Amino acid sequence: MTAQILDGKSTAAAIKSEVAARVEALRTLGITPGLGTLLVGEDVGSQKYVAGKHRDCAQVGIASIQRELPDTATQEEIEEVVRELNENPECTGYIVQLPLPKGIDVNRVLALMDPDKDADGLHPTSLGKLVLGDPGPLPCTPNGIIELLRRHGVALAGAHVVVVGRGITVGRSIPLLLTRKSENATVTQCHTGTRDLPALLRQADIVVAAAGVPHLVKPEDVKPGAAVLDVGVSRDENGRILGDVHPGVAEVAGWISPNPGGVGPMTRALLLQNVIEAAERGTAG
Ligand SMILES: Nc1nc2c(c(=O)[nH]1)N[C@@H](CN(C=O)c1ccc(C(=O)N[C@@H](CCC(=O)O)C(=O)O)cc1)CN2
Repeated sequence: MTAQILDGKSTAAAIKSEVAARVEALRTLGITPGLGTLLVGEDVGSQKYVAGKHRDCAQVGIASIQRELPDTATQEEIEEVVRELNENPECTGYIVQLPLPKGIDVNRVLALMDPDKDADGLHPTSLGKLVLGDPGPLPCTPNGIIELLRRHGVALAGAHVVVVGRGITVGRSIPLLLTRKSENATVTQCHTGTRDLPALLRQADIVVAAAGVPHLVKPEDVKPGAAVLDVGVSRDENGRILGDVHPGVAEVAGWISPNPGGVGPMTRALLLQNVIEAAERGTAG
């Protein structure tokens, strides 16, 4: 078997054209949505991701507000920029690019953001709304994964999804999205304390690999025909991406997301959608 591709690039392109139409509609109301980003430090991956987000903004007509600090920035300096973005009327939604340098209290930074401008769905209020089932911005990567599956016709209802990882941007929240009534999946969450990961992976109809461990998911651990989403990003000595999924899995799985070209572009597209929805909410009532 050779897996069918869960094509993040073309799916993200489709979402971006939908977003562009919504930006145009907001313009007729005199509103120009603007995405703010705060990047702290010189991590090459984070720089690439932030650059990609602003490239996307230019494509769909969203204004860009970019803030950068060196990796020596203090908690207070970071929080000062967050306060400025909260007040900046040109910035209708923003993100703090993660990870932040060691020693910075990430939760304190996220909690300081104006929840009405949270474009990442990572503010405690947004995560609380997700738990309660209230509308609000959803975390971009989990939402992107669900959208990628939906737009390729991979059924979630009744599926057993095994999530590997418990990080703040994906693993922690994706079970909350997958177990909503609208998705109706059953989730097993695995992490470094899981006793027999291969045994659990072999039961999965869908695998979400978000551990950041190169080639953790091996062909012999995957049920034939399963859908496998490769979210983890490690880099080799030449800076090339090594995903969490061994390349041989493509011979066993029914569906596979390439990495790059799978979940990454979807994360960016769903971020744009969050920015537009925040701006649209601002026009309601
Ligand atoms: N504030 C946030 N920080 C981080 C998030 C997040 O959702 N919010 N997620 C990840 C990184 N991420 C988003 O910022 C992200 C990852 C990957 C891509 C992407 O487009 N990847 C390309 C490849 C790019 C390359 O060559 O390296 C692809 O997969 O095709 C975009 C965004 C951690 N931080």
